[in-house]
Amino acid sequence: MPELVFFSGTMDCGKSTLALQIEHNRSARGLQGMIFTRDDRAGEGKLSSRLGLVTDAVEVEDGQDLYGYLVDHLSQGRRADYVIADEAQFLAPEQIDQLARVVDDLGLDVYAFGITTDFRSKLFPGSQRLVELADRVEVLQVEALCWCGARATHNARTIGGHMVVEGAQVVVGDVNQPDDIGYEVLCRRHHRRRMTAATARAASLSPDVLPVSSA
Ligand SMILES: Nc1ncnc2c1ncn2[C@@H]1O[C@H](COP(=O)(O)OP(=O)(O)O)[C@@H](O)[C@H]1O
Ligand SMILES: Cc1cn([C@H]2C[C@H](O)[C@@H](COP(=O)(O)O)O2)c(=O)[nH]c1=O
Repeated sequence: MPELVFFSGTMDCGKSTLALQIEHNRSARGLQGMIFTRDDRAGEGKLSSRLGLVTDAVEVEDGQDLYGYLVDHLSQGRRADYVIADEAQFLAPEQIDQLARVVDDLGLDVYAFGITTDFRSKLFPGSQRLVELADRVEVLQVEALCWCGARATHNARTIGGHMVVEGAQVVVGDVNQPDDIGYEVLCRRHHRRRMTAATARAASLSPDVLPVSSA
């Protein structure tokens, strides 16, 4: 039975790497994938992983009908044996419904990859729809870690290393951007306390928390 699978995890846990591996394994057996993405850091029409691999993809536009796109593609006599959708959190809920229809009416497997929640730990609308519709939600096995060593479950947006909670839901960016706007993955405890690696380091150096000298 074809399936809609949502591979989910924090930023930097290997989602795009897995998408590229699925693509590689299937294309090595002569299958042809339709790869969708939106707002990848590597630029328009790219699906990229931090491990350095990159492949071409169809850049999804606002309002684009993904089911219609595949029907047109197939009716031109072109092939698509399965579908990959990376950065799926950026897709509109209607586009997720269209991907579900691709599974049900065209009989293709659809593998969607994305983060579930934003920097305020609120669901992205596209991810919410994926959780609602997917046959399976798979949490990636490679754990991204919080600075404290616990499993990272939340995405923080940072400016100069400090966690912010105001701003637009979508700001394309990367982890390890200490001087700029960036992201850091945290455990829930430290996300709630807005404690990033930089804030924790500063706190541990603060005279307030240094042991009181007996001299
Ligand atoms: N220099 C490196 N050496 C080994 N693994 C790395 C390196 N840089 C990144 N990675 C791995 O790549 C993962 C990020 O992969 P990526 O597919 O870009 O993540 P995602 O799509 O989930 O944001 C990291 O979790 C880490 O395991
Ligand atoms: C938390 C959060 C993330 N984003 C952006 C930042 C990146 O461009 C992508 C996630 O990509 P990754 O391959 O999973 O690292 O999402 C955002 O726009 N808003 C957010 O709140």
